[in-house]
Amino acid sequence: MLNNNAYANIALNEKIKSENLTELDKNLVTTLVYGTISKKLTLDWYTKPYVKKTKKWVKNLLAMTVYQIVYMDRIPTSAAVDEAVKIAKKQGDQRLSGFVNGVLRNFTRSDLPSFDEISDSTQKLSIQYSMPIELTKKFIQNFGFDKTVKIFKSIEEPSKASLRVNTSLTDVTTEFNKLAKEFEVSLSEISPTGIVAPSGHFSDLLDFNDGLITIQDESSQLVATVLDAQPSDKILDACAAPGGKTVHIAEYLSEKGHIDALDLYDHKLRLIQQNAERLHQIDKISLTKLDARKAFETFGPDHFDKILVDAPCSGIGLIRRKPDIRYRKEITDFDALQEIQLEILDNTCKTLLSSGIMVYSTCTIFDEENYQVIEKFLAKHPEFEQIPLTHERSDLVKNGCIFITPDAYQTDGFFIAKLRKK
Ligand SMILES: C[S@@+](CC[C@H](N)C(=O)[O-])C[C@H]1O[C@@H](n2cnc3c(N)ncnc32)[C@H](O)[C@@H]1O
Repeated sequence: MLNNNAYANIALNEKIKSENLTELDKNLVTTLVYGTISKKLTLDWYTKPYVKKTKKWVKNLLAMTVYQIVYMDRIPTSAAVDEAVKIAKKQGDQRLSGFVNGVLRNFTRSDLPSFDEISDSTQKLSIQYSMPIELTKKFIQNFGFDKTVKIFKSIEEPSKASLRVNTSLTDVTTEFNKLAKEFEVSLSEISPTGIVAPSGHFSDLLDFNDGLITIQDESSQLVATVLDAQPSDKILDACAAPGGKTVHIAEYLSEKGHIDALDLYDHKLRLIQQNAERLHQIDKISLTKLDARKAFETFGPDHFDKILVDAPCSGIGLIRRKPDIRYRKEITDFDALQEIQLEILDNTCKTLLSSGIMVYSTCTIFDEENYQVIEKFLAKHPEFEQIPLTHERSDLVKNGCIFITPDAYQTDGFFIAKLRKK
């Protein structure tokens, strides 16, 4: 991940599958990987005084070991250091294993340095919360210093497990009562279809297999509510994979309603199919491999009652669950992201019936991909107007849009805007 830009969840799952590990070891390796990744800049800062220049794998090994020493209570320091030395030896380099041993011994003999030693406040935030400096500056520019600190702190909290109930097959109370027998569950504060728990492997449950419940973040569950699908609506889900929102919307349709779900890749369309089959919604969904920017050429004018553009975005709102996102260079190319987002809206909007509804959503929290996109779209398309959104939690509504930062309800960061063709 750190060397080859691999996605943490995919690379880790593949590795875990290829090894014969006990459940305990699977959990340990997952904690080590996610912990080290989410704290990498802090960990490198801790060892910096003892390391001038070294190979990447040595730096990563040191970071993983220091993670255990500083952040994990149940691994004795001596065990963490011994393992690191063994790993270095296994790499076949005696000199480097001595170096690893030396650095770690020096580190453990000294007091843990305080972040207050860093005089520049932006630099301090960047190191303390392991957020690349450019991204830290971006957060401060967008939210101000204090709100940035709140967001960074909340990102360090463990993610909740978040479920959505398939209300076309069961109801929230029934599922809640069943789950409460086994887990410490509570109702979502923001989504009427949501149930949350501090943790838990819900995908192993029978009700998950049977499609009565699914795993979906609470904030993302609000999209289908905002779209407000009516039973016989014809709907375009322009960027649909893996289909979390497609299946949710389908649950509100009768057999007269229909969703055209698009995505760029076959393997991603298969994920929508699997989700839709499990939740018993596949009959209402057509899957098409298509660039959403070609929707008009394919479907023509006045085709859909409703359109969802759940746009490709930087995904910064997901940082708590996907800590590796922060190091990806491509996520800070906001101009390129905004261009694609506008192109998708520009093209798909032409397929909407008059008085039709278009919902634009992202799992990011920077203005360039959210409010600016809506502003620019409306400036170019006077035939559209914004429909101001409301929510019983009024702090979720900003300038007529749903806007959730990860610190507000410990959910993913999210943005939703609703537009109508006049
Ligand atoms: C934010 S994700 C969608 C999540 C999905 N709506 C859900 O709820 O599960 C964005 C998706 O857009 C797809 N995508 C990116 N560019 C696209 C394009 N030009 N046309 C269609 N899909 C695109 C990506 O492959 C990705 O699966």
